[in-house]
Amino acid sequence: MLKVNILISQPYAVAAATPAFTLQAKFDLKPGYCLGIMGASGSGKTTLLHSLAGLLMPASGLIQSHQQVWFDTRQGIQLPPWQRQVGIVFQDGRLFPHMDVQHNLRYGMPKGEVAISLPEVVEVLDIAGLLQRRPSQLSGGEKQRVAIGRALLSQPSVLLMDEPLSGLDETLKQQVLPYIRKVISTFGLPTLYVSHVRDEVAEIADEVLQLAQGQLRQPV
Ligand SMILES: Nc1ncnc2c1ncn2[C@@H]1O[C@H](COP(=O)(O)OP(=O)(O)OP(=O)(O)O)[C@@H](O)[C@H]1O
Repeated sequence: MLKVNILISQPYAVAAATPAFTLQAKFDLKPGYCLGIMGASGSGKTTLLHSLAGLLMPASGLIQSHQQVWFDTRQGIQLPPWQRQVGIVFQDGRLFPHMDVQHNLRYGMPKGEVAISLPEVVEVLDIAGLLQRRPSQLSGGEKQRVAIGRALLSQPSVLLMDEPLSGLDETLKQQVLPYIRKVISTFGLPTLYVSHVRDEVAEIADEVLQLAQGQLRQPV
């Protein structure tokens, strides 16, 4: 379970007269539950994900994953990114170009016993035939499946997806979508899926909220 109740206030404004960017977010994510957040460009989707991942510090509030407090202004807790078990999938995959798929998958995987194993991830994402290839030898959709696999193998307690399909054409999107659904149901992670494409979020998420004017609301 991920509990989020934060106020983000970033001094992004360039001109002194413009107010800082502010965003309020309050939601709980249960295991295996996918919350979709859609919002126009600049509405703060990436800012929200960065706050959860520990790349950006909210002004106030609480972020708690299971019993572990990641951020709490009252207690003065702010865990750095590497102490938060967050699996992030970015728009562009961000695979290491000099490593084959197998090594990309193993990157960030802890040694010893793991809850999410390499064979299971390879099977769920159907990437057994790709393990010896380099990212340059993969299609966009295959790259994203590997990127999702790599995020899972870091053994996250939460999965964050930042427009993971936006670099793909419609055909590839439709090919990758079922894998994302399968990943959420198989591994049962609380998942936050953000995108500016309404239909895409609606197809994946159990619930969709809209981010606008710094607030999360029911979509109109
Ligand atoms: N490093 C930065 N410097 C200045 N302004 C920033 C910076 N990062 C974000 N912003 C501003 O903060 C607001 C939220 O940006 P954010 O990138 O979170 O939106 P987004 O919804 O993810 O947009 P997109 O869909 O285009 O990626 C925007 O007004 C943006 O211009």
